[in-house]
Amino acid sequence: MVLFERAPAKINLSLDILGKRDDGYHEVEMIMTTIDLSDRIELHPLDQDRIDVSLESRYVPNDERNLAFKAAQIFKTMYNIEKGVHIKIEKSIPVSAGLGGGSSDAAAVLRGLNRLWSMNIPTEELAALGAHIGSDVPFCVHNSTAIAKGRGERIEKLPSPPSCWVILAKPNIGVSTRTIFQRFDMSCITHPSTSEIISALEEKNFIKLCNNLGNVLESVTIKLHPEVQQIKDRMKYAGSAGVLMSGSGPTIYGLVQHENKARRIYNGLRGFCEEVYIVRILG
Ligand SMILES: C[C@@](CO)(OP(=O)(O)O)[C@H](O)COP(=O)(O)OP(=O)(O)OC[C@H]1O[C@@H](n2ccc(N)nc2=O)[C@H](O)[C@@H]1O
Ligand SMILES: Nc1ncnc2c1ncn2[C@@H]1O[C@H](COP(=O)(O)OP(=O)(O)O)[C@@H](O)[C@H]1O
Repeated sequence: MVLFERAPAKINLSLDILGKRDDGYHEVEMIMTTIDLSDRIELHPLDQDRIDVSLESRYVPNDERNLAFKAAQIFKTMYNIEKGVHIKIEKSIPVSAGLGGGSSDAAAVLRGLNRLWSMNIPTEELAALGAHIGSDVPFCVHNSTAIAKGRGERIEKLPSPPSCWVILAKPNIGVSTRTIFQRFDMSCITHPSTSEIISALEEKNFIKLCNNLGNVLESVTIKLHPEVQQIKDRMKYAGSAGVLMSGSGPTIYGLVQHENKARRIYNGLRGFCEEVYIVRILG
């Protein structure tokens, strides 16, 4: 039996940093939601006890460094499973973009192996296992709209955003999450209003949501890559109601309510930026 799992990308509606921790990570508070831009994961059972990964990407390794491989390895070790699997990954989510593609692939493997090997492990337990792979994996295991706390692994679900369109524009650069966190300076920070975003979600208030989007890593990434600011300006000028960088970047997204407007912004940005997408929120 071959099993399929969808691995959707996420965007940050907010990203706040509350402090630096002794373990080198940052204490964060961030609201994320899932969007309709997904990698496709196929899980093929193998007769031998081993993990194979195959994918076509210049930017992603197909060995034990792949987060999908790590997910299968940790799943097998944790539950003493002496079976093998071939993981085929079809990547659609841009890599090192701030959209959590690798984390989502890992989360999809955890969900998929749970089904493939009929383990019936509760989602909470899978999410806790995912935290050993990366800070964003627990969110991706749940695949919803949520606030993530701690280093990102403590998840509390929130209502999904009001129905809207998302235009994504990724400049032709990859950003290292680690580098951006390292360059972040706690002394010059304007915290986003997390509570206002939560109430906007509860009220399904699109304008309030757009007015309160905020990401403290945005200025760090823009300082390193000024073209991110140019894309942000274009996205705003074209008429997006809310504009923000997702995660550590460099992808900028814009939110709009109506499809016609979304298509106009998408077409306008395509002349300016190589990788542009138009998607809906799944959250
Ligand atoms: C910034 C965010 C926001 O969603 O996403 P991306 O930009 O990667 O999409 C995440 O926190 C990224 O999570 P993830 O990509 O899983 O990061 P990890 O592998 O756990 O950590 C990579 C590196 O980032 C730094 N890091 C990460 C999370 C955190 N709370 N504090 C940190 O300082 C650490 O230096 C760590 O070594
Ligand atoms: N399955 C995977 N998909 C994408 N990137 C992966 C994967 N496995 C490992 N990586 C590595 O993880 C790093 C971050 O990739 P990605 O998850 O796309 O970034 P981001 O979280 O910023 O969106 C890259 O260096 C990439 O090579």
